[in-house]
Amino acid sequence: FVLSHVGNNVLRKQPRYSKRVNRDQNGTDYPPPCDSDIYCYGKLLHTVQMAHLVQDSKTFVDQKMLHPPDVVKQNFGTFISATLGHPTKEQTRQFVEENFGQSGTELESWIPSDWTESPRFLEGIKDPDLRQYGKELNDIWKTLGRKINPEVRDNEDMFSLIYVPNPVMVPGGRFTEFYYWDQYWILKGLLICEMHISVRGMIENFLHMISRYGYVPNGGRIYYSRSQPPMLIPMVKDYVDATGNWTFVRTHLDTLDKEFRFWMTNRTIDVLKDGRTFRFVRYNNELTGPRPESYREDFYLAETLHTKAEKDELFINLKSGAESGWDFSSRWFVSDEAFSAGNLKDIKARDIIPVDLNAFIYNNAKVMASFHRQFKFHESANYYDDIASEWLHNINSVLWNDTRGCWFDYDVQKGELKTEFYPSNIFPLWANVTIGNDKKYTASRVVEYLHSSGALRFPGGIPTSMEHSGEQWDFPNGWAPLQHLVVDALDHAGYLPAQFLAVDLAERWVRNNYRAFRNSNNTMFEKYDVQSVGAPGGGGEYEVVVGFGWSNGVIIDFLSRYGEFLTGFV
Ligand SMILES: OC[C@H]1O[C@H](O[C@H]2O[C@H](CO)[C@@H](O)[C@H](O)[C@H]2O)[C@H](O)[C@@H](O)[C@@H]1O
Repeated sequence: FVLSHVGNNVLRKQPRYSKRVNRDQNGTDYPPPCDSDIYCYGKLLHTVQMAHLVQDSKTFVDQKMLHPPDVVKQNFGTFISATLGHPTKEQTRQFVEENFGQSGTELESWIPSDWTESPRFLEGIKDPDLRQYGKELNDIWKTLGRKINPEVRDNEDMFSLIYVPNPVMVPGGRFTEFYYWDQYWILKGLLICEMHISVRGMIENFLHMISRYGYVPNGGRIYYSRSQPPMLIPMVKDYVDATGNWTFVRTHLDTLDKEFRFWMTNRTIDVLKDGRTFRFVRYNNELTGPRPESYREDFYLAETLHTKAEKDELFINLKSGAESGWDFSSRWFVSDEAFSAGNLKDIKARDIIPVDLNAFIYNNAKVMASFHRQFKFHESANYYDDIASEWLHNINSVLWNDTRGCWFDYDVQKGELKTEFYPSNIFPLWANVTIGNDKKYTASRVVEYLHSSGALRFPGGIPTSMEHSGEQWDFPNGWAPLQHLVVDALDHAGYLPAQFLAVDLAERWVRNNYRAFRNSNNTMFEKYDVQSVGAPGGGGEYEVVVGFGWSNGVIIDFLSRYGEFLTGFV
């Protein structure tokens, strides 16, 4: 097996990105987000998106074509000539209506065959109102399941939707397709609700994506040609922990190697500090043009810049920010004024070494080592262990600040840490990164840091940052995946004050979600306001979305973990 394609030598020979690559001031020609000159770039896309027919730019790029692409392009040519290159809004609307159908018809509702009415975790919830809440969350899975219509498989070029063989769980609302990192928390919820067959199918979809594209895309549309936080390997770990199905792991080990290799090949960067070189991963999507699903927003932002090189750099950074899953956040802003001050036009996502992504890679290397060792592939297991050791060393050498007692993102251009609060600062603890090989000591420093950061002051959970930027991944929003990784990190830290804090934070989050649910005719939101208890979050480039996959998964996990302690929820 293995060393033929994941061995040290092969991987180490892969090209590494340097911060100087493709920074040609005259403007390098970067490719567009995908090959489709209807959905990803070109005059048709520009004309329709800039006509502002609907509020949400994602609506158009999700619509299927009513005719084959060549016919649609021919019709567009005729339409542009007939309108002398300046169609009115109503003419453009008519062109769209004649050539594109409503979005959503390519997906059918799907009720998982392994869905059950009363999964066992409900029995462990003491509070009757919370138990009822858990039951209603389990019901919501039936509304988020989708099966892709075979017409997508048979006529792929007429859709932006990517065909996958097994049904999916969507986040909800405008997000009618699968999303990469969302699925980690969705699968946690499904496993607790005992839907093992469905989970296996959804993991297989992602493996299928890797075989086809070499990576798991941000979401299930052709315009999402970037990845998202690499959580597939932890998904497989959760699945095998729940089912003991090692045959599945053995069958797909090569594909998981490939997923790991994608990040090592395409997303690494060397950082020079005190005369030494440290290897890290970063988010970096070197494709130009506006994001098709937010075309108008990106286009207007770029209009404030002058040169092609500046615009390319902005477009790349916007897509790199989207790849982080934190789209968008002051976390990625770098301006000359002060740390994180500025706005979206100051986005420099690919110049930041993200502490969370590097913690995920460390964790993935450890999990991959354990998978390989399970099958006695000792050489390849050692290879992954070597990567894990390298990442442990680099994370602690460059990202740890001993005075503050935590890890931080690193700004490559300024050569310094970004010391603002973000929950992601503590994710190395989640990945079992320790300082001085002492887990308890590490946890105690992180707990002190959380207290001193001011992030524990809020009744509704941990804020995404302390910055009121108006972006959705900032104050006062709290997001389910961040609450979960913080709670999980503290819970398994082997240090009692951390475990108490974990229960406290989980309770705040459950209370916030529960109250909002009852206040809103039983709705789960994609994000919440942590300043109060019972209100959804806001900000960013689209209206708050309901559904909602990862919010459900995280509450189910917290109810299953702490259901015997949580009371007083009437
Ligand atoms: O359309 C704008 C952006 O929407 C997505 O991002 C947000 O929703 C995702 C699904 O819940 C979530 O994974 C992401 O963290 C959110 O910021 C999409 O992922 C972006 O790529 C897209 O530009």
